[in-house]
Amino acid sequence: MGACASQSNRASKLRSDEIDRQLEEDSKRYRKECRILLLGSGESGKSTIVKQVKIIYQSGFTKEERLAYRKTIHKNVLDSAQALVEAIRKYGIEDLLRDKLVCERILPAADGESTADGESMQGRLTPGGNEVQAGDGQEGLGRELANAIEVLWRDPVVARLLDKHQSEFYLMDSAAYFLTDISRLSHPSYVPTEEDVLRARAQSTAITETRFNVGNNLSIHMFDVGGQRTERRKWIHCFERSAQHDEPHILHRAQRVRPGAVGGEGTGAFPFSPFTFPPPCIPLPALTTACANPSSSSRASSTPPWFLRTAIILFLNKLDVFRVKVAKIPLQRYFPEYTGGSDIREAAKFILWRFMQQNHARLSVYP
Ligand SMILES: Nc1nc2c(ncn2[C@@H]2O[C@H](COP(=O)(O)OP(=O)(O)OP(=O)(O)O)[C@@H](O)[C@H]2O)c(=O)[nH]1
Ligand SMILES: [Mg+2]
Repeated sequence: MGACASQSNRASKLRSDEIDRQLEEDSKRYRKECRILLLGSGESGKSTIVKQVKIIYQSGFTKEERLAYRKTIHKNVLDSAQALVEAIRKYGIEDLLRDKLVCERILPAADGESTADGESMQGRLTPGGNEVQAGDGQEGLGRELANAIEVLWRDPVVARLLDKHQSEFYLMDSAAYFLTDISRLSHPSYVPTEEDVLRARAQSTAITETRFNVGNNLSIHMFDVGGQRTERRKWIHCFERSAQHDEPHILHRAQRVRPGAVGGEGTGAFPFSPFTFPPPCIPLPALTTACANPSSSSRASSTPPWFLRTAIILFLNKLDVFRVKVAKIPLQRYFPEYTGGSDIREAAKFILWRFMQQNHARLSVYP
């Protein structure tokens, strides 16, 4: 009798487990996959979003993965220092430098001319950011080059240059972060931190796909693409299929305007701080910076038929950069109709309004 009961219990347990397994499989099968295309111009922060996803929803960066960013970071440092030297020369303030030879030690030696380390600067760090052995036996920037960059960065002429002319020449957003920390970054045993990785800048030239889950029921398939115009033909086909099959997906967009372009360099953001992601009030990362130049990518990418069924999550990122710029350069200079002064919330609201004006297809926009 007892044996009979325990046999029937075992059978019920097996049936119950089988039902659970079936339910789990069904739920997996029917779980909605949300496709997100990160859109925006070059350096608007798309790949940074993907890095943040990796930190928040995946396992972050291993030491090996962080080490792989060394080359990019060293190239960012050198590019930034060279941009400063070129600007110093352009504005004719080289004579005011404490060390007048510092510029020559930083700019790439023309035609293989030797540098202070006794080798071609170009040969040490290739344009692609690949490191080779420096003259003093260190990998990467090399001690003398790092010293020269540090001397330049600490010269008051640079502070003056940035104060007066920063909006008139291109300097990557992470320049100050890296240059301030040059001695740490140029140390032979330097291992980039997670923050260094987030600050590193390398142009995307391929489509990167990332899959992650938000909670139990939502899986996200995120596409990061190159923001340069020439990159767009590479990724648009990813979304043709979903339009034909009427799959829901979310289109993320971002845009950054270089100095000199219509609308200036403003990149907006509110109310999220730059590296807290996703914002606490919404479960999904949202993306985009300002749309100061509606005639370019914002318009071009909202009209194609593939996106007519998409929703847009507008992420006004780079709040910190925007705040500094709006305080220094009146937004009104680029948008005469703007009347909000240097109030960052007003400025961001205005940028959002401009964006909505370009939403000719009346897509759902979630700022
Ligand atoms: N200060 C600041 N910098 C940011 C923020 N978001 C991104 N950045 C920096 O801006 C740069 C953005 O670069 P990416 O993320 O590579 O830009 P992208 O949009 O992928 O550019 P492409 O691949 O060329 O299309 C990086 O140096 C980031 O560290 C932010 O909120 N604040
Ligand atoms: Mg990118």
